[in-house]
Amino acid sequence: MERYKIINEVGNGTFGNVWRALNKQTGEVVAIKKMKKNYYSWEECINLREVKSLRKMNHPNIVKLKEVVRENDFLYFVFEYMDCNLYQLMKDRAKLFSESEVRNWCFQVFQGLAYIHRRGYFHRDLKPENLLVSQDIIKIADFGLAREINSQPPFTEYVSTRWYRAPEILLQSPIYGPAVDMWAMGAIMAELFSLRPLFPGSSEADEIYKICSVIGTPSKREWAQGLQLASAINYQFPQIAGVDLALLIPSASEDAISLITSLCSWDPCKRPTAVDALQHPFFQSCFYVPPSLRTKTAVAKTPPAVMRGALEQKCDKWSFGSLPNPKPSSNFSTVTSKVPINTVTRVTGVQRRLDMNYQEPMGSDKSLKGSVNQQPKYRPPVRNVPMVGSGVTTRAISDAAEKLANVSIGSGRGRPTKQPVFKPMKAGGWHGQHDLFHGRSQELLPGRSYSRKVAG
Ligand SMILES: Nc1ncnc2c1ncn2[C@@H]1O[C@H](COP(=O)(O)OP(=O)(O)OP(=O)(O)O)[C@@H](O)[C@H]1O
Repeated sequence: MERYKIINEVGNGTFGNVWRALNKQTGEVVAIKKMKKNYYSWEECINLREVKSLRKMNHPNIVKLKEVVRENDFLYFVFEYMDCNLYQLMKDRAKLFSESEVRNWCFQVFQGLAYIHRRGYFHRDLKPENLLVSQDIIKIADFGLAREINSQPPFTEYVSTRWYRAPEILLQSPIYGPAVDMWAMGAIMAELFSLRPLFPGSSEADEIYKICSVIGTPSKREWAQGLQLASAINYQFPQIAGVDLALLIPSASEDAISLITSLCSWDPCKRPTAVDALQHPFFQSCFYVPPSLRTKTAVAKTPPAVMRGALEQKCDKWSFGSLPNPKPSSNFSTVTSKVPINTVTRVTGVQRRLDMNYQEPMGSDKSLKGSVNQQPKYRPPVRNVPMVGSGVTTRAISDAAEKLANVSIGSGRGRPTKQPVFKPMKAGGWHGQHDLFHGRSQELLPGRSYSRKVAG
């Protein structure tokens, strides 16, 4: 790591501290994330979700992981540097963002998500802190919780940050998928318009309460499976009518409200995919969705047998398995070029480094050593807004059912007395694997009635 000169700290997440640094050889400014946990073997490092998923991603709206270095039992990720995160942009703002600013950011994030989902991953911890911005460009960061779509459920070892956590996760569904990212995007989009979180729950039970207060209690017709999930954990939804989103977010246009409403559908099957979202009228003025992405919307794969059964979701538009071949189809109208893959590992004394300049093709779980291959390179659509593109948190949800079951919330009962403040708050995340959890304390932001550290 002596090749880098540290400039200043830019972030302190649950898993690592992030610094702005200068590559002394190239003059390039980078972001270095030093993981808080020690890593005693290289194998441990390359098996990390953040490494396994990010090394397969090459998209303008996903933060680029440049290299991974293990030195003196510490693990460092070197990323391209981004100016700030979306939460930082929102927190001190008095003036609302314009609709076109929100549209341009969301369009880029959906492009990144369409790419991630199509490559067989979902992020699982989208929140404003994990969306990094440099000028007009926004990129998805922090793939610590990213999950392969075709990995075997049940997914119990972690969940996303509470305020952006999808109801199926809150209700302990052992099966969930990319639709959780779409829920999070609905909440983030609403927050971008109003500069306040849409569902700022102070506990898991309060989170569901907050959701019901906004979108109304789900009926059997709306989300039969959700009612089953709730009854499986002895949870009773509070009976609330919900509110008119247009009144709650008066600065958003009808199209924006329509998109937020469909993203924040109780039933994951009713949420649009990222590709669907890109084609929503809200993005009418955004020019281009690659045809290959558009056609993939209709692709339905049979979920693995383990995903069927009691909790079967007839959710054809969501592909539960990774697509066998990520190669863009020939009707991909932007030019695709091939880049050589040359993932390199090397040992230099105490240092072992994984260079990320080249990536291995999706779906390959080959050893990192000396793999040489070719991969179609993603080219962004031609549009007048530059596009670019990463984060994740975890928590064991072992006691959540108990918590929810014990907190029966009827209207007016159990509701926190504090009202949400009309200011953005910093969301924290749960990192339930205790060996990874470093006990960041609750941070109470001055003058705000809620902590944005929303563990639990
Ligand atoms: N590439 C980058 N460029 C600039 N800042 C970054 C970059 N990556 C991360 N940061 C900053 O550091 C913060 C923490 O990074 P990150 O989310 O990766 O860490 P973490 O430990 O996984 O956090 P979390 O608690 O959200 O899980 C981000 O919110 C962001 O402000």
